[in-house]
Amino acid sequence: MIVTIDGVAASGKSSVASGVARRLNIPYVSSGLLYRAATLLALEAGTDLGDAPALIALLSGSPLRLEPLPEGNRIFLTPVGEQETGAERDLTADAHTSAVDAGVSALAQLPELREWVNAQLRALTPPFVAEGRDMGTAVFPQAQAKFFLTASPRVRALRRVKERLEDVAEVEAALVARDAKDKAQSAPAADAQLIDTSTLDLSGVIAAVLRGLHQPASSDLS
Ligand SMILES: Nc1ncnc2c1ncn2[C@@H]1O[C@H](COP(=O)(O)OP(=O)(O)O)[C@@H](O)[C@H]1O
Ligand SMILES: Nc1ccn([C@@H]2O[C@H](COP(=O)(O)OP(=O)(O)O)[C@@H](O)[C@H]2O)c(=O)n1
Repeated sequence: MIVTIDGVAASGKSSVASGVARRLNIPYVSSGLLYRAATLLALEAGTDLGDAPALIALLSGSPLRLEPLPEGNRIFLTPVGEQETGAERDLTADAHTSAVDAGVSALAQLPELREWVNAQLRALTPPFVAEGRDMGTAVFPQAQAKFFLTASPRVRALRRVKERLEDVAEVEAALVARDAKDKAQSAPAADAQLIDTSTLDLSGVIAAVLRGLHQPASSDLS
């Protein structure tokens, strides 16, 4: 079984995917973490975020390993020269900075980079919950159940500043700007169930998704 949870930035995708995955006792997969890790490596290497051949060359020499645990995804890099020792660097925290937020959409609009991410996702063995922007459309159109989460920009910004001590108005503006840059890959699947999470708490959204696993597609669960 594949369940997809797509949605706008900070709408609750990873928290909801984790909660649903734990209830179903299956892993969840954060596609955004692959885009984020690629962006982090490019920023650290000084590689242009619009230069697809240079980015693919960088990533080919930087083996990444996504750990899709139900309680939270982590991503690891085997640094150059450490292939023998197996020593890995955990990139997860560094992949969630404002610098990565600001750069990731440029890299994510490159078809070559989307194919690099999608090939890794399609190689995973079901069952799992996959979350991102285009899980129910481009990557897993065959998924058994699809959800699309939204929430107002202010609600999303207020949630995010609880994780990172930043200014609410600035965070809101950055989220709206990132939604605009991600628009091309962020259309809900025609058979996705839409959930507006603005007035729901996390357990309410998870319950709505679990109910929706048994609903016909395209119903509004909010
Ligand atoms: N329905 C909700 N009510 C309150 N807080 C939520 C809700 N959904 C998510 N959150 C919180 O909002 C923040 C962003 O959620 P996250 O799952 O990281 O979103 P996304 O993966 O879409 O970026 C997290 O701190 C999370 O705990
Ligand atoms: N399936 C996906 C997932 C992420 N992304 C890109 O990766 C970025 C980070 O995704 P994310 O899901 O970690 O971001 P948040 O919504 O958690 O802030 C997005 O802003 C998109 O640019 C994408 O293009 N397609």
